[in-house]
Amino acid sequence: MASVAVHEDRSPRRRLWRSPRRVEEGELSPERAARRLAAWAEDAARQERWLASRGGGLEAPLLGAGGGILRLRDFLPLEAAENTLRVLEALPESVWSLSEQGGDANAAEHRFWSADVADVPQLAPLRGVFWRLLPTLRGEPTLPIFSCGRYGASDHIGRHNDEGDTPIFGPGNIFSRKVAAIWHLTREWQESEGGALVDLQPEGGGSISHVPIFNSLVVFEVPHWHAVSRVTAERYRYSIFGWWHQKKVAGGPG
Ligand SMILES: O=C(O)CCC(=O)C(=O)O
Ligand SMILES: [Fe+2]
Repeated sequence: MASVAVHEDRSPRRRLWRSPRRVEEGELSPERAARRLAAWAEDAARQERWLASRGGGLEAPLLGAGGGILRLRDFLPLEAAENTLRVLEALPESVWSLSEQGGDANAAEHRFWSADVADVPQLAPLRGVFWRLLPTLRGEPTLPIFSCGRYGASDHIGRHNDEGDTPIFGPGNIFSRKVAAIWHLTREWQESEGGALVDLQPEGGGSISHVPIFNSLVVFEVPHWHAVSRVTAERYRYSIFGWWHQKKVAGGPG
């Protein structure tokens, strides 16, 4: 192949030939993303190395935060975040269910789309990852239950503190939410697009808006007052969100 014409030839075909790596990334199929995510999540030794490189699990930073909201940037390996986002973007509409509530004494006003991670086989590997992040809290085992989140135009959550009990394996077996986490997964989200996570209980009072940052984890102990401001963008804001639960002791605190 003569080299002279390379700079002049702007045909798409020539550009494909010149940068195969970029083309490959642009065309990452959701199936391939899911396979890569599984390969990473199933490699326990690799995950332990990655956890150790970030100073261990979440318990120590949580206990150090004294009930405040923590934001951990570059939370999982970049590739894991990209693969998860690719899977979320490609989920069929039928997987998403609309959660909508006008607001009453029991629940904050809200509207957004969610899907249980357990119902999305491509994301099943993440369950082990979340479990490894916080297997116990204050000496008691935890049960992580996570969902996929999708907020479209005007979606939001009003003021709430995440407190909640869930019966698991029967009504006598109640688990309470103890630690909340939101893994934000939309690229280059701007303040002007709305959808901020608003901390309504920051140290020193007032409120602090956190614009979602791709591949950052927001984590805090429950209860903590917060909200999600209305999305104004015409694109979806994606996340993986949920809670580590602990078994509720009869007659004990929530
Ligand atoms: O998506 C977020 O930033 C927060 C979500 C939230 O507060 C919730 O699902 O309870
Ligand atoms: Fe919340």
